[in-house]
Amino acid sequence: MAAPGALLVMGVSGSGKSTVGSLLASELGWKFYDADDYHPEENRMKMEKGIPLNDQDRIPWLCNLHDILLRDVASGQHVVLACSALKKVYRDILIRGKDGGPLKCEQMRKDKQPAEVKLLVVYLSGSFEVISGRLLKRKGHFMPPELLQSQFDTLEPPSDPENFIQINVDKNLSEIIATIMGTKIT
Ligand SMILES: Nc1ncnc2c1ncn2[C@@H]1O[C@H](COP(=O)(O)OP(=O)(O)O)[C@@H](O)[C@H]1O
Ligand SMILES: O=C(O)[C@H](O)[C@@H](O)[C@H](O)[C@H](O)COP(=O)(O)O
Repeated sequence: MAAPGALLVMGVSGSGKSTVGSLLASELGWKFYDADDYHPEENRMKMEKGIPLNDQDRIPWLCNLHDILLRDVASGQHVVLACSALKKVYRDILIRGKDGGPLKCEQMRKDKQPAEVKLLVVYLSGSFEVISGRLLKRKGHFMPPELLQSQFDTLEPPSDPENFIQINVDKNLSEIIATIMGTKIT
């Protein structure tokens, strides 16, 4: 596997993206971004009210995250991003931005260089039961556990030819981090 410039830790709400992503970033000495911190206020309010986001809500948010990743990686800064990235098309936006149309990402192709981020996807998979159990115990977070079913309904797990590894969230955190660190990422 070619060394990536960025790692995406993805999965449904409560799968452990923020926890695993921040531990991994510390371990690697890479910069950490939590995509939750980049949701516009409208998106957060929608989720707080128990309404799932749709493509229109997510696409500008993902474009912004793509621009951030690309800027960092182009300057030699390696990055870990924790982001739900539930659908293949969302992961494609994180890698390539969104060409054309009104939602076009801003940064692109000043000097006609391909505006792609070399990304390794770490997919945290787990059962509804295990993950909902963790969400019900999690305190002080805006995401209501009732939205978990819609996250599973939307989820398109990564598959070939995506550059990904899959890790089951039944493992404890040290095992998860060790498994990822055992992959050729640097
Ligand atoms: N592998 C794990 N084993 C046990 N608990 C975990 C594990 N990963 C995450 N958690 C716990 O599950 C909850 C959800 O994790 P979090 O990182 O907030 O998920 P996400 O960012 O995907 O919503 C947190 O309370 C976290 O401490
Ligand atoms: O695409 C989405 O619907 C959101 O990004 C969602 O997947 C994310 O889970 C929330 O931002 C809640 O945050 P947690 O993932 O930390 O629960």
